[in-house]
Amino acid sequence: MPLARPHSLSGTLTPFLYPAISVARRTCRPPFRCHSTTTAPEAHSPQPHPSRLDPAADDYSLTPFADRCILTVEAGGGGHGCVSFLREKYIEEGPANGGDGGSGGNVYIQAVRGETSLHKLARRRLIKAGRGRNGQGKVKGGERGSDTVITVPVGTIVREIQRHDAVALMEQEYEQEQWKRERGAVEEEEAAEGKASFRKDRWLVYPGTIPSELNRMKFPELPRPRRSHLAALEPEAPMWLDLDKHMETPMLIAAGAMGGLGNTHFMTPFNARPKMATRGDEGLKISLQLELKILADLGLVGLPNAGKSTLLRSLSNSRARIGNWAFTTLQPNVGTVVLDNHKGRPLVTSRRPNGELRDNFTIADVPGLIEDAHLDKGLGLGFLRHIERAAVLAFVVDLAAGDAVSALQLLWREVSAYETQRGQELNAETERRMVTYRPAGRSPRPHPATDLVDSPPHLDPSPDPLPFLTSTPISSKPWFVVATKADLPLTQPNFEALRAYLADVTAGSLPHPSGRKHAWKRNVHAVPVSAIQGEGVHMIPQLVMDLLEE
Ligand SMILES: Nc1nc2c(ncn2[C@@H]2O[C@H](COP(=O)(O)OP(=O)(O)OP(=O)(O)O)[C@@H](O)[C@H]2O)c(=O)[nH]1
Ligand SMILES: [Mg+2]
Repeated sequence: MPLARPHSLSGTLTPFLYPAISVARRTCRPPFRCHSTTTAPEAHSPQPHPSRLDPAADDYSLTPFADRCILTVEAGGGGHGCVSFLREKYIEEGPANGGDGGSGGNVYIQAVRGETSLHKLARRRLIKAGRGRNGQGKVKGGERGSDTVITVPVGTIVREIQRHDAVALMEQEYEQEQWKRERGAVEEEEAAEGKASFRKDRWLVYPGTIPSELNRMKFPELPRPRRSHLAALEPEAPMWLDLDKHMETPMLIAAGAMGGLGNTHFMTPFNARPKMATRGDEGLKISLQLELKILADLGLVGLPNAGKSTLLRSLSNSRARIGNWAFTTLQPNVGTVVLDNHKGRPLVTSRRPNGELRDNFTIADVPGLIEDAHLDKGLGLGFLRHIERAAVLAFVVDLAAGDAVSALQLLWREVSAYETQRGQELNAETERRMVTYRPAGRSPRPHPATDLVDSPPHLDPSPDPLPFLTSTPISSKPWFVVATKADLPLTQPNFEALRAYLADVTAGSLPHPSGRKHAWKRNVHAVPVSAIQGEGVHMIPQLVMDLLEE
């Protein structure tokens, strides 16, 4: 059932806006119950208490927040194989019975709804899964290493920076060895030396083996390096994950390494008591860059001190900090507006793109933008990426702080410059991923024969085209303007000018403030509000719902 609007939106666009606000205050009970994601719902007062909207400078709640971090994840190494022999009554020198080492633990990643920040991961830096336990006598295999799950907020982008895959290097070495062997080179070498070499990094020998004995021992050919079957489930390298949905089950990013082989594997008809076992493999190590882009439905964009945080407080139960100075807000705040009739029944039958019934929407309040924010002035650039992901944008302009139209144009200039910059970054990133990156192991390997001769490095494009990095251009998102501080005197002419400007933009007689051709300008609304008194803000939820359906 569509929501009966408390006041039609066209009502807010009449020339008598300011009287309309005070009428709304007396007669209208907004049907939206508001509560934030972090605090308990307040008593169901239709209008928030004014003191909540004009709090003391120290009346706020601040949670630790980080939206970027670099992390190294390491899958568990394998346990070593065991060198042991059967020893029983009357069997003094029994055959080999050393068990294999356990495989290492896996590293998983999971995006969950409750998380809001990456600060905990930023502090950890290195996340390791458990190492497999060593094998034991009586053919007992070692225990598996424990798995690790990294939980991140929904909206996190994971990029691979570097990877160290010891098994891939071993595979490469093994293939080269095989190739040499086929050509008889190794046999000649071995014949000359009389034995296969002992490699400390690959073999374990019976404790107490003295060096002279070690020199006499003949080591078998090194077994082919193995990978866990789970490795097939790892994402294609170089990893680039966009975790924009809540995940019910974790996703594997690094499978644990295999354990070493016990000495039973090296028994031959001529040698039932081999004195060697292999060491467990080293776990896969990947350096990742995590970046959180808040996935809010509505993003607030405004100059410092425009009243964004007050607006967020008036719409939700957020306790964002408010102060009469620039840069009060230093980190993004997210509030949730719940749309129901106080009994849990939805008043708006709006659906999310995935078909879920929408009973709330989220608002992200980010630090204010200043002129040249796209050149990293102020705090703007770091936080512009949060609004990049919002479905709808609300440009918050202060009617009491000079010409509202110029303020709006300045904001759009910054947003548009950021959009251009992002477009260039995406192109460069795509190019880099298409051509140069070839991590060891996961991409098709060159033939060992060609590797031996000095061949130029392989920079040919990878055979499977990598998915393009996409992001909806900011200028094509639906937007509207919230004109705040409408309670202050002499702000009405400023609002009239803003409304006339937006009407011209919608009609096409004036260009879109971003200067872009295909920018969204279907029906740009301007909503006058006095957030500090909670007046006029009840128009916003309905407008947002309409725009979310665009
Ligand atoms: N009169 C009046 N004052 C308001 C209104 N909205 C906000 N203010 C005041 O404007 C000042 C700035 O408000 P904030 O909500 O902190 O502004 P902001 O845009 O979040 O500022 P930054 O976080 O610094 O970017 C505060 O002193 C508020 O009390 C309003 O509707 N009317
Ligand atoms: Mg603020």
